[in-house]
Amino acid sequence: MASINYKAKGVVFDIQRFSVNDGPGIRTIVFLKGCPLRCQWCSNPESQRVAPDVLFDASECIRCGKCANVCPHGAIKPENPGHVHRDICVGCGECVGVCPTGALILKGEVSTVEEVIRQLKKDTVMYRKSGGGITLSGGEPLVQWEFATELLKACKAQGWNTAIETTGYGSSEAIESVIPWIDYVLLDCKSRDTNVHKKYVGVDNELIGKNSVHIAELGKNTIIRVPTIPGVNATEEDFRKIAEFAKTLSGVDTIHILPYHRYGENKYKLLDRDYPMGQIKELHAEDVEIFKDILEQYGFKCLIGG
Ligand SMILES: C[S@@+](CC[C@H](N)C(=O)[O-])C[C@H]1O[C@@H](n2cnc3c(N)ncnc32)[C@H](O)[C@@H]1O
Ligand code: SF4
Ligand code: SF4
Ligand code: SF4
Repeated sequence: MASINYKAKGVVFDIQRFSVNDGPGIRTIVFLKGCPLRCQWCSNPESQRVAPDVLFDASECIRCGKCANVCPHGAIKPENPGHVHRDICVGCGECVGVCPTGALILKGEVSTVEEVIRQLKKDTVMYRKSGGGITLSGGEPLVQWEFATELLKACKAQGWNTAIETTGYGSSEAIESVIPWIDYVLLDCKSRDTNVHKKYVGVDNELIGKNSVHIAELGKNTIIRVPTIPGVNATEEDFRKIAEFAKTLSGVDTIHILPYHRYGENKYKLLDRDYPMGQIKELHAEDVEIFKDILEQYGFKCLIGG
């Protein structure tokens, strides 16, 4: 049995129970902070920074000024209570602790492997009965790869099934440390056009392409997921290119289409950011079916959602 560092610490921003979309069976999702990518459609903008983030809901604020008084870093000014200067804020959470109305919410907490495992144990019976387990998500779980590795080893010691949602953007050291502890890899493929990738995701797709090959070789079950975004990759040509790429990945026989949704929109407001996607509308179901047909023509099993 591998040695496990139960005291290893990571920044976790959510633990979501009873998920049915992120791997087989009923699962608990552990969301890790930090992502080097900046997908314009990202539904978890609060995940992107590694440090904890404070969400501010102005509609709940009574302008009592307690947050500004307590902030040890001057990140909230008395004349503008509740509004966080994000480049100064270190995510210590002092302001959240004194806010009387819940207008400030802390996203991200330093936790040990031991503490996370304690939470996950609540659903052990359900993992077994449903064929589920735990899924690491984020953010990009390869950012905090040392913590992720210890957490996964601890999950395996419990006999749980493990999955990861990843972009594949990370060092080989991170990939080789994390992937061997994973049963299901849900690997995103956002665009095969490197210029489009750079424009809408913030980095080109060269490293991701190389790492995807590596991950598929190491992974036991790798499923490709395509967030399908109007104006970015929602064309038949894009889907053919994605299918051709997926054909080169060892053992991949399934692709999930994730149609664009706007669930994250309000969180941008709470982070004082503009929603990067503007008014772009969700896809028509018929268009999504066309993309599914294309993937099936290439011989892939295809699921919408997932
Ligand atoms: C929040 S991400 C976390 C994992 C990792 N950061 C990634 O992007 O693969 C989980 C999944 O949600 C997808 N996703 C994020 N925002 C989306 C949106 N607005 N519409 C559809 N899928 C989205 C991602 O592409 C990814 O497959
Ligand atoms: S989290 Fe800490 S640093 Fe950030 S605004 Fe609140 S008190 Fe200030
Ligand atoms: S402590 Fe809460 S209610 Fe008071 S000013 Fe700050 S955000 Fe508003
Ligand atoms: S890679 Fe995932 S977490 Fe990172 S910005 Fe894109 S959707 Fe968000």
